[in-house]
Amino acid sequence: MIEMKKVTKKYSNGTTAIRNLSITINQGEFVYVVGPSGAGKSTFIKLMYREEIATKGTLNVCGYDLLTIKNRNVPYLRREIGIVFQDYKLLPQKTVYENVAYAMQVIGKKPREVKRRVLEVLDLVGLKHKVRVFPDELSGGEQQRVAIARAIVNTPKVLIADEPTGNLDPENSWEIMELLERINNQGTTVVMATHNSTIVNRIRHRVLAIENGRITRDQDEGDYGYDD
Ligand SMILES: Nc1ncnc2c1ncn2[C@@H]1O[C@H](COP(=O)(O)OP(=O)(O)OP(=O)(O)O)[C@@H](O)[C@H]1O
Repeated sequence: MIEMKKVTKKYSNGTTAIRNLSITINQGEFVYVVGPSGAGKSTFIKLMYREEIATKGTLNVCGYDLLTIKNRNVPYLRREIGIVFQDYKLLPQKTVYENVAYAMQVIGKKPREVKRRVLEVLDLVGLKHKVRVFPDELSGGEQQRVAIARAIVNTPKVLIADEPTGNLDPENSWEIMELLERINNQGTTVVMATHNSTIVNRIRHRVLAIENGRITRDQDEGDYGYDD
């Protein structure tokens, strides 16, 4: 599903963010990516959806070889991957409904299918009653739930979340985690970068620790005592 072999990413300014990293993530897994600031977590995640391109090594994501993939096929790769950011990145001029619908409209889905599916995912995230509201009228937790609805509306195989609870208080963070758990239980692979050791220690999943561009720990569910 996601396979990286001996991947190195060197930025044009000379910074090597990922060093000779190899990893396999299987369909249906939930994986935390942890590590100190500047360790390479975001770069690791960006390589998966080809926001950044590896300098060396091989990457295969959802059946696409990211080294040889043609530019015209990148949108198809991205359809397999939903992405959630710390700062939500909703479109401020669009309503909740429009934010989620847009992700389907740009890939040419029929209006009737869009309406059915958008209402379905907004129901899943508990925001069906907010369809006409604009993002700045929502709390941070609600905005993140809209962002998650948008990320899953095209039923991706993988959901990537870069610090999804980074701007949220504990209560909202737990709500977001419950939602990610539910999405994972429906079969979607979840890869989540986080600094939140309380979450990592309480909701047990595989943990990849990255430091200085290398995996320093790859631990299955169990006893981590992770503390950032
Ligand atoms: N676009 C870029 N150009 C040059 N260097 C970059 C770029 N993006 C990240 N870096 C550098 O690569 C290294 C890894 O950064 P990255 O953002 O992947 O770390 P991170 O673990 O996600 O950090 P944080 O937890 O602070 O978000 C850092 O040294 C950073 O300064």
